[in-house]
Amino acid sequence: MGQVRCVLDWLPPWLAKWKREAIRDHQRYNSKFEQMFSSAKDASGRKNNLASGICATVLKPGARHNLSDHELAWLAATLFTAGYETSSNTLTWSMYFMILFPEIQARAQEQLDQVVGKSRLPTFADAKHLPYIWAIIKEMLRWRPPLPIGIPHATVADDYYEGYFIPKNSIVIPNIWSINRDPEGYDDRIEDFYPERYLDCDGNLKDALDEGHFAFGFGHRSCVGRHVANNTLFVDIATILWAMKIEPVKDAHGKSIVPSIDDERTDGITLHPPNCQFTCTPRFDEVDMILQQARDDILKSMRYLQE
Ligand code: HEM
Repeated sequence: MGQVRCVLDWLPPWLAKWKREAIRDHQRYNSKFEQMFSSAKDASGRKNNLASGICATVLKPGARHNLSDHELAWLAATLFTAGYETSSNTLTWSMYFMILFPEIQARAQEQLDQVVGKSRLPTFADAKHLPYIWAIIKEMLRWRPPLPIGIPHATVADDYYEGYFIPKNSIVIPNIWSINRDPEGYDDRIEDFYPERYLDCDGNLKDALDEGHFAFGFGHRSCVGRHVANNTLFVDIATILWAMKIEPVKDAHGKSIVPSIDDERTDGITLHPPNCQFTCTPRFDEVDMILQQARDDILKSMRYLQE
């Protein structure tokens, strides 16, 4: 609030409740982040740097760049918070889309059955053979970007854009929602959820290198985690759809309950899907055993790291 309404920024904290709350929150987060980072650092030292995780990952390059523990704690926390909310939000949207568009779910599962089969989980090695999963991810991030108005930025110098004067220190809010619906950039089914827009007539991605949307922002400060995000979404969504049929719950008369897209919610800058309930049913007999095996392998490797 203080940033957007500049006059209010001059008020001292004792007159401005939001400033007192910001100072209190900063102290709270600071001690939490420093405490979490220091225990991860201790654990990492005990295990001869075998530990995985964000804190362990920033330690080595942090030393090279002379970053203090305070800076490293905030770096790890920034990566975690920026990546967690956006990625988990997109995954939640993906569950909602699968009950809203059962024919899209079925088409994705048909491709998974052809490429992966039923005796193993999908892996990153399957990525280039599963264009329909990528098309779904692109369309999810185009149609319902988790941050529809991005992150506000400030201009550092006077500027002009298409004849408009933008004075130095202006706050600029990117309208990602609208850019993702630019009639010049997309075909005439702009308001539809239509993953096929990214595919050619053979079902391959028209342009694998083009993101196809602006959900990650643009320019110098665009999302640094976009590749982690895309790859995480790929392996998560491919695994979920390989393993389960996702269906809406039914009412007492056997009618599916699918909340309207108009019931989507926002908490300020993040867009959330409507509250919905769904069932997940294994698609074939081997699913349970293969998932348990994968879980055991992960737990075993985590125990190895903790020893
Ligand atoms: C679906 C997932 C994600 C979406 C939609 C998303 C979206 C965004 C957007 C819109 C911005 C602001 C860009 C701008 O100001 O122009 C941003 C910044 C950022 N994102 Fe992501 N993000 C996602 C996942 C991640 C992940 C997984 C990480 C970390 C591993 C991450 C780390 C960051 C960081 C550190 C910034 C600040 C970059 C800067 O200011 O220079 N994001 N993200």
